[in-house]
Amino acid sequence: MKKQIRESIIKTLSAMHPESRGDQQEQIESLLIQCVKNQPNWQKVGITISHYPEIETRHIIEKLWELGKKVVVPKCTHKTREMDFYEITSFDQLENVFLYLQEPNPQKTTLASKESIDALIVPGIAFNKEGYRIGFGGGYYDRFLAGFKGDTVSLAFTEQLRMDVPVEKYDLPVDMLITSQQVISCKEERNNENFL
Ligand SMILES: Nc1nc2c(c(=O)[nH]1)N(C=O)[C@@H](CNc1ccc(C(=O)N[C@@H](CCC(=O)O)C(=O)O)cc1)CN2
Ligand SMILES: Nc1ncnc2c1ncn2[C@@H]1O[C@H](COP(=O)(O)OP(=O)(O)OP(=O)(O)O)[C@@H](O)[C@H]1O
Repeated sequence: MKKQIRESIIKTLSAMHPESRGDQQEQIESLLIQCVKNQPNWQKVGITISHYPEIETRHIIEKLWELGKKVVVPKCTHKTREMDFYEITSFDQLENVFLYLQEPNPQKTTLASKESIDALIVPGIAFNKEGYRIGFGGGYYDRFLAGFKGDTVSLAFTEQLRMDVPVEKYDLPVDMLITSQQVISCKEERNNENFL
């Protein structure tokens, strides 16, 4: 089920018209930046380095730097499926690792503790309004979110919103979802409609 939704959305995202993609990207960025400006307590923000067809994050990272925010990005440990976040101040501190992933070079960056991260932008392939998500299937974020106390936000093209995201044992929802059209408070959505 998750695998099928994953594959179908990746296909849809790859087939998006560049213009619609560009428009949505711009709207999502501007809603996110507005949010960041309204959250002075978000001093340290965790975010991934995107890979097409994900929402582009490099421009977002530059804007975060401009706003004086600290930007931390994850490095994965394949064996334990855990992530550590390192602060980057330049894209030169990244290195290519396996698959498509760009990760911080630990020799050029500083480790940030989980407790020090104020907000996390959580990647994903499909989301529902309640904030439940399907990721790439590594379980990295589900593991990291267990015990994470900061705020969580996901960014989604409208093509990534689905009613039928299955919720499994370890799945943890995000607090907020930003699409090209709106900022959704997932917490409120979960309280509404007798969502269990
Ligand atoms: N841009 C970006 N970076 C990200 C994520 C993301 O979704 N997007 N992640 C979000 O979590 C983490 C990495 N997620 C990963 C998920 C799976 C595998 C992986 O190794 N998967 C399979 C091989 C691929 C396959 O199944 O076809 C494997 O386990 O061998 C690696 C990293 C951290 N960085
Ligand atoms: N907190 C956890 N502890 C142990 N196993 C976990 C935990 N979270 C997820 N898993 C396991 O990891 C695997 C992948 O999980 P899942 O399919 O939910 O990943 P995903 O949400 O698509 O990916 P990601 O979280 O990396 O974005 C599953 O087998 C799941 O049971």
